[in-house]
Amino acid sequence: MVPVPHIAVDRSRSIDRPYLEERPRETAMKLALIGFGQAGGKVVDQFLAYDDEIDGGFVESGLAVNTATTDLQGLEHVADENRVCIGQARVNGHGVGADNELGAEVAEADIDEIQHAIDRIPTHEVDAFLVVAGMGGGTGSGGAPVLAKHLKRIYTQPVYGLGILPATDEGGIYTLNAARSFRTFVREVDNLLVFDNDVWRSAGESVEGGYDRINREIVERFGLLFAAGEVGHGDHVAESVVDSSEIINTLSGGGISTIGYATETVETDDGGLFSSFTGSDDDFDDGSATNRLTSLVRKATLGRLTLSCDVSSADRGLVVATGPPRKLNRKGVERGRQWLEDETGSMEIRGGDYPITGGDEVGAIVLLSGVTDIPRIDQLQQVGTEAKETTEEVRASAEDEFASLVDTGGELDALF
Ligand SMILES: Nc1nc2c(ncn2[C@@H]2O[C@H](COP(=O)(O)OP(=O)(O)OP(=O)(O)O)[C@@H](O)[C@H]2O)c(=O)[nH]1
Repeated sequence: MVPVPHIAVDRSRSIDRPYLEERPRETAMKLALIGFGQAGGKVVDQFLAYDDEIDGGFVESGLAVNTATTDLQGLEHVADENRVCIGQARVNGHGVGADNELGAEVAEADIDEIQHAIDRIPTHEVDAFLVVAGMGGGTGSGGAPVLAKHLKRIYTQPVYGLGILPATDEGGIYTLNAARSFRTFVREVDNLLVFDNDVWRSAGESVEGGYDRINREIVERFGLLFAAGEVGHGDHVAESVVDSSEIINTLSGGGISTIGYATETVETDDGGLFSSFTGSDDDFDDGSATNRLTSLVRKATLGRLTLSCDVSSADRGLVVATGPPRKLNRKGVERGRQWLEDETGSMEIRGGDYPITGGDEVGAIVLLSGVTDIPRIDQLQQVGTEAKETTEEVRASAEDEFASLVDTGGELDALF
């Protein structure tokens, strides 16, 4: 693989100086988010709230598609006109009851209704589509791959998926649904970003309370990543800031992606009038900033990923340092990037930063793409296959038992 340039070197500044630039919010990469099914809708709802909260500007539009009207009514941030109820003729607004074949059929039948809603958003302003769904149910599990296929046919922008895997104790049908949907979804999108509910559950939490917390983890990780992607305007000074094309290139090539994230609270002196006017970095401890970033990159990579995998199987990667501009330095990002290169053996590791003023946390986001050694997916497929066989056996024996139940040995005739 040809090595890809990562951080453009800005010769006008010393490599050891912190970055002082701020960037206007309208430069972020713009996504059209489409949540399919209940989990998909709720996560998109949270993305919208998070985008507002961090002033990220990465959401161009957020849509929710579902077969259940109550799920759509429960959303808070998705605009009413962006809530699309499909399958009315088949399921009359009641959901598809974890039948993902029906979910796929209904999505295909009503794809025009979804397209009408998409027609109302300014798709020419969109850098990519992100289709979000829980893989274990029926509506999102079946519908998301159908929508991804449709979008890829119509638009030139990349179509990404964000697939949420069910927890292992949800049962056979959810696992089987997820295994089948996963296979299909990964084939239809330009890249499948994965979040595994199983790894993120906490004991003793209610399901709903648990999802609220988990959804927050999801939007923080994926939201920060997309918010970091600045759309280059040529003359922009902050060359060290992650460019949206770096995210797109890391994701392009397809396959499966996972994200790691680690943060550390720092003491900030940002906003000090003197230092911001003079650009003085007297108080900036370059060595400790470098060490902090390098260790955060390690923690993010070796800690809890959205989908556990063998890191060395990653084909491409991206390191993004986030936090107060004065706490970020290029050397730290570069060291972290080099460490990830060694860890993955990949020559295609990009890096950059996402300065966020006002906060007191420095963080590292690590995107690993094209990962192939994922024991969880092997397990999902194996359990899914077993569940399919068991379901077929149970169905066959239930049919036999029912036949013998109503069989009276010719003594009684049916009425007609
Ligand atoms: N992270 C997260 N996962 C969820 C949430 N709600 C449901 N899930 C997961 O998503 C899977 C699918 O559930 P839903 O999204 O409710 O299903 P659906 O797509 O609406 O399909 P039907 O209800 O069968 O019509 C579940 O098995 C859970 O693993 C949520 O709020 N957050």
